[in-house]
Amino acid sequence: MAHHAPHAPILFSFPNTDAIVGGLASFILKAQKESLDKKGRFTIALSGGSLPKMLSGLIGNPAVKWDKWHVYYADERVVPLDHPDSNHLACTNVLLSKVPIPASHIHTIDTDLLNDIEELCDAYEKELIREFAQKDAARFPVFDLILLGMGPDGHTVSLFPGHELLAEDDRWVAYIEDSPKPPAKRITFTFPVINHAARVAFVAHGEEKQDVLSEVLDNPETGLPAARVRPAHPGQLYWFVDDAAAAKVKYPHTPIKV
Ligand SMILES: O=C(O)[C@H](O)[C@@H](O)[C@H](O)[C@H](O)COP(=O)(O)O
Repeated sequence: MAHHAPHAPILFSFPNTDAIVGGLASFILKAQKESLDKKGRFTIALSGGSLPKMLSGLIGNPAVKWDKWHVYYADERVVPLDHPDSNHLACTNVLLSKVPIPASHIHTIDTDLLNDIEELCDAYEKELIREFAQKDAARFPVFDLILLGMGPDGHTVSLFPGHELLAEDDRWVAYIEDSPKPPAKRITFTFPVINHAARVAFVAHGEEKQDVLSEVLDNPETGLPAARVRPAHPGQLYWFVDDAAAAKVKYPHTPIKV
């Protein structure tokens, strides 16, 4: 099979977070349309941090076909779904409770398994297998869109700098019990899953991301977790950032005026 190098990341910079919200909504609508035209469903993975709030531009937009959405978590804390640390709770509060996605299409962790993280992780991996297993079962799932944030240390999902999980090349979902950032127990998509997606989009804003964003985009060879996100051909990586986060970046960007 011919080997294709990954496409270079596409960096969009916006004057402020409101502008990111608008730009991200248009981008997600386009991804949704392409996915629905091709196969009648839209598989999307969300994560935590400030990302959920950035999706508010979709609420009330009649072009969003919510009943065709299938929502997964790229990263989740091993806590009850109503716990303040839950990424599902954050997504529910700002988005999922306000839009008509069928409950059976929202794939949360199984909280009956909170006391057995290995089982909980296996069960979540099986949820993915149920969604993505096809006759010609691909080795890894192909999400239509995975949305990510990045910490000031360059971590993304629960893949932290220097952690042994960075080398995971077999599992779809992995667990971590020693997260350097609380809470300690989490499950996370692995790099092979992230890097098989059709589209991956990072959202990062604010001055506190200046140094790390420049390291990730200008010096990816230093290997920070966020720099290891490079979807395989024909997948594409996008960055949605504000001018404050992009201030030190030399990597070419497409400024978006509003
Ligand atoms: O505990 C974590 O791992 C964080 O919550 C992390 O997942 C978060 O997404 C990033 O730190 C970016 O967060 P912001 O986008 O809010 O800066």
